[in-house]
Amino acid sequence: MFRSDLLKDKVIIITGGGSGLGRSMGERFLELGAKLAITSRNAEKLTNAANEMMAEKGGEVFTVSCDVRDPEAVEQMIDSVWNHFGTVDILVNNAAGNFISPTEKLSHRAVDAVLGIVLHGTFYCTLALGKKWIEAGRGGQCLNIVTTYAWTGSGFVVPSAAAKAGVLGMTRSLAVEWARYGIRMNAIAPGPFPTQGAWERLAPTPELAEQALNRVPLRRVGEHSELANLAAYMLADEAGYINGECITIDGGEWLYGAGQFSGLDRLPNEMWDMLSKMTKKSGS
Ligand SMILES: CCCCCCCCC/C=C/C(=O)SCCNC(=O)CCNC(=O)[C@H](O)C(C)(C)COP(=O)(O)OP(=O)(O)OC[C@H]1O[C@@H](n2cnc3c(N)ncnc32)[C@H](O)[C@@H]1OP(=O)(O)O
Ligand SMILES: NC(=O)C1=CN([C@@H]2O[C@H](COP(=O)(O)OP(=O)(O)OC[C@H]3O[C@@H](n4cnc5c(N)ncnc54)[C@H](OP(=O)(O)O)[C@@H]3O)[C@@H](O)[C@H]2O)C=CC1
Repeated sequence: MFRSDLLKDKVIIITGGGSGLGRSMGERFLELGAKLAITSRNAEKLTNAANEMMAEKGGEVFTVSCDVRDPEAVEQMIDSVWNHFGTVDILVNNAAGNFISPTEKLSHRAVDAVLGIVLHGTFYCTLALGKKWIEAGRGGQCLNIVTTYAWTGSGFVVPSAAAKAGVLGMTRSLAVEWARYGIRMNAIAPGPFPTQGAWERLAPTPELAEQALNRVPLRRVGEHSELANLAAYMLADEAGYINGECITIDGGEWLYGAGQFSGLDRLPNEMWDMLSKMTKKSGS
């Protein structure tokens, strides 16, 4: 789909890059010539992932364990990647925490856990690297993984909805403010892409997983490669005029929820024949 040198020698940090969508994006970036740094809390998971990724795809994957909720740890993580590679070109803010719950059952610690990872963590990583880019007099790019309820909101995942909305606001705001430094800021809003982390916490029963699928007009979940290719395109120099944008990749899911008549896609054809007789004026 792309030239094999699309991301050649770009140094890319992926938060949460040792599992799920972060790992899938990283594998694709390696195929396209990038040098990776993956970071998350679990050092052993990162090392295992990096070894497997290098064995399968070649290239270099540097690991640094870091809890993105800790601003000092984030600054150290950014410094250590910068020192290792001599620079950093791109940050993919992908780390997240989430779970379904009635909001009134949440403790303030549960709220903080999600806001801390998604909103504060994304902000800390962006700020620490942005300062270095500006000080070094060079540009850079951030790609922030949000989701469509960043603008629709959603019950039962309210800390995540609030945090993703905040990340989208930061993305659009900094796209304007930091453009003068040559820093691009964009976002991707995925719909359902099966990962262990998301499914365990958001669709822990087969019924809930089926409900998620039924909301997608294309009647399927996303393939990791589809998201990874979109991310690769957005990070490429050839996409250099895209700034402040959030691209949705959800099979039409969020618009399905927005249209009052979307549920009629379940009606069998015979029912449409009957309805058509009822709704057409006689004689027409
Ligand atoms: C459908 C298909 C998709 C369809 C797609 C739909 C779009 C979805 C978009 C977004 C998707 C994602 O983000 S998917 C990403 C999913 N991946 C992750 O979440 C990975 C990381 N998550 C985690 O590590 C944990 O889940 C998380 C709780 C967030 C953080 O862990 P910590 O160890 O820091 O925190 P803990 O000490 O365990 O918990 C902190 C507090 O939170 C409470 N807490 C923890 N889990 C809780 C729960 N389930 N319900 C209530 N409260 C909970 C605890 O009781 C604590 O409160 P006290 O008891 O009061 O102390
Ligand atoms: N899967 C889906 O259907 C959708 C996913 N998304 C978004 O995609 C992204 C990836 O999600 P997905 O791959 O599904 O889930 P995962 O659970 O696999 O990914 C979350 C990653 O974040 C890391 N992480 C969590 N907390 C922290 C922390 N405090 N500090 C640093 N790293 C942390 C985890 O690693 P560790 O535990 O080692 O810290 C993990 O690697 C998220 O932004 C999510 O909101 C959006 C829409 C739909």
